[in-house]
Amino acid sequence: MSLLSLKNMKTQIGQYHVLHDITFDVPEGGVFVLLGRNGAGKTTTLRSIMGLWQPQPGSVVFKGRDISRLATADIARLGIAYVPENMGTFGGLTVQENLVLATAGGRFDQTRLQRIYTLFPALEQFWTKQAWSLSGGQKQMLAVARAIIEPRDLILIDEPTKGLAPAIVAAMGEAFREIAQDTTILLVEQNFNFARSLGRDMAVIDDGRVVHRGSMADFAADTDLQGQLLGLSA
Ligand SMILES: Nc1ncnc2c1ncn2[C@@H]1O[C@H](COP(=O)(O)OP(=O)(O)OP(=O)(O)O)[C@@H](O)[C@H]1O
Repeated sequence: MSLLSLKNMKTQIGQYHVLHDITFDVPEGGVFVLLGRNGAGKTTTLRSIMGLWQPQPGSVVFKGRDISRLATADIARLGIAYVPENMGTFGGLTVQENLVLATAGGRFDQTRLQRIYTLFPALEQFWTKQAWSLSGGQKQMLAVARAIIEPRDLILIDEPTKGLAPAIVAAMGEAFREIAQDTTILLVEQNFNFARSLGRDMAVIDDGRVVHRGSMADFAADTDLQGQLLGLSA
């Protein structure tokens, strides 16, 4: 059974039909990558899974249960975290306060906290600094840390490498590889090299529809298909 299964998901925002037919399965474990050109509908797909847009009709099945009519807080409680493109951190709060707010009961599980320090040493170093004063990469690390401060089965991450320097992107990749050992990641990414280095399975969205699904290894080997679906040149 897949961890997450989207079937014929359609989402309308106001008068706009943004998603027309989103159908794909995310298996448990590893990194699943969602690719597509700008405006294809990737962010809307993540927001629809999270209940921030209500998809209708179609189904969103998570661990065997249809979550497409649940409120966002209930979806989060079932074990899905969302790291939006704008990261969703609180600039006026410290690193510590940002993380406390992301815990379920206001207390840290020390084992999880240690893991976060190991993954992202900068967060321990800047523990008492306000989030606005962090670099772009450190803010992204804080956003991901908020998502894993409680046990999760699935994390939705939207374009985490946007605007980051290559060394930070590499560190982020290492962290994701480690996180994906016990948490499935659904990653939206424009940086194809980053996506290719992490992804096991993938799908491409175009104009609100899934136009390709398969293994990342096969897609990475097919430069014609990449050109056709993403406009990438060999
Ligand atoms: N709140 C909104 N109101 C109206 N249209 C929207 C809204 N949010 C997104 N859209 C439209 O839906 C389409 C898909 O947007 P979405 O952000 O999901 O694409 P994306 O694939 O994530 O693109 P990008 O890579 O540029 O972030 C776009 O045409 C966008 O203009």
